[in-house]
Amino acid sequence: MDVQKTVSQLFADMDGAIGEIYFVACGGSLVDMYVSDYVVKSESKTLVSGLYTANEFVHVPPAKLGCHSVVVLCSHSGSTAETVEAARVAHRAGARTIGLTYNRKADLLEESDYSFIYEWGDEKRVHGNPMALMLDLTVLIIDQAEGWPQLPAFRRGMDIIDDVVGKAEDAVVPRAKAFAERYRDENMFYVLASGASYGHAYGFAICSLMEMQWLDAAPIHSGEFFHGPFEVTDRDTPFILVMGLGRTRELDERALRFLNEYAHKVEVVDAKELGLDVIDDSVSEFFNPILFYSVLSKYRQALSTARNHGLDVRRYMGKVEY
Ligand SMILES: O=P(O)(O)OC[C@H]1O[C@](O)(CO)[C@@H](O)[C@@H]1O
Repeated sequence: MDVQKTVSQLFADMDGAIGEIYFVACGGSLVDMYVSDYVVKSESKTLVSGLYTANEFVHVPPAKLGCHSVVVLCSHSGSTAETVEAARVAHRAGARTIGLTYNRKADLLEESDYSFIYEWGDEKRVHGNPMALMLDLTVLIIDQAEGWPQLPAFRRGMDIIDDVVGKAEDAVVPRAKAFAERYRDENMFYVLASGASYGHAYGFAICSLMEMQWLDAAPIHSGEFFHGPFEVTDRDTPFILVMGLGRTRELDERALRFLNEYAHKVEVVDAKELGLDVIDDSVSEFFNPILFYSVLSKYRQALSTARNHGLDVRRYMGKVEY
């Protein structure tokens, strides 16, 4: 389904009265929504936004959930039970649901008023991936609700993001290999980021390192680092600092200054150095996570190869009751 057409249809169906947008999913699909929630919170003067792991939305739906709410749900498999149940909760409250999935036969589609079956697998063509689709959808909703002056710059960014990501991916392949060789025997990683990129610190920790490599990991917001977590810093503890462009870059730079002084094992993944700064400053921060997803995928692949631990190996998921 076409994003612009969906947004126009949504506004027509809701008589333009959209008050809230909720983003609801689990795991990697939730990570993909982080930037959209961030955009609504940082850009919209009229819309309220919420980001929920699906089971929490089911058990504690927002008090405002109702006929002025749009609930965006994403499930790669399309059948994660709590995400499908969250869509039912949204419907029962009178909200409109937008479902995104890779699976044409997804259960989620039955509970979606509007749906997108997205492409997957080609990390160099990020346009059609769920994160970019939801971001596009979100900025168009903001623009239609109240006007968003940065929309032309955002569109220009979307036009060149595939190229930026492709070059960045090629640039990090040797670095990712060197990282994997150096850190293959480590058991614990802290992953730092801020702003629109924080979702990928969370995602890299919980999905790439914990789920796919069975390694201990924790995400830390670069701003929060100085309010507790930095006390663990020493020369033996590995940190991955995901440095974005935009308004919160200063937070990441502060973390870098500290780590350069007191840590020894620090891997920096910097959007600026990877070429994202060709996108207009007014919108580049919203593209950080799109770049980081593809670039960090190279890191996890390299680690998987160096550790001889396949990315798809699971102990519990799909094997036991939970
Ligand atoms: O996107 P889906 O298919 O709903 O799956 C969510 C699941 O997928 C993962 O993101 C990745 O396997 C898990 O963390 C989570 O349980």
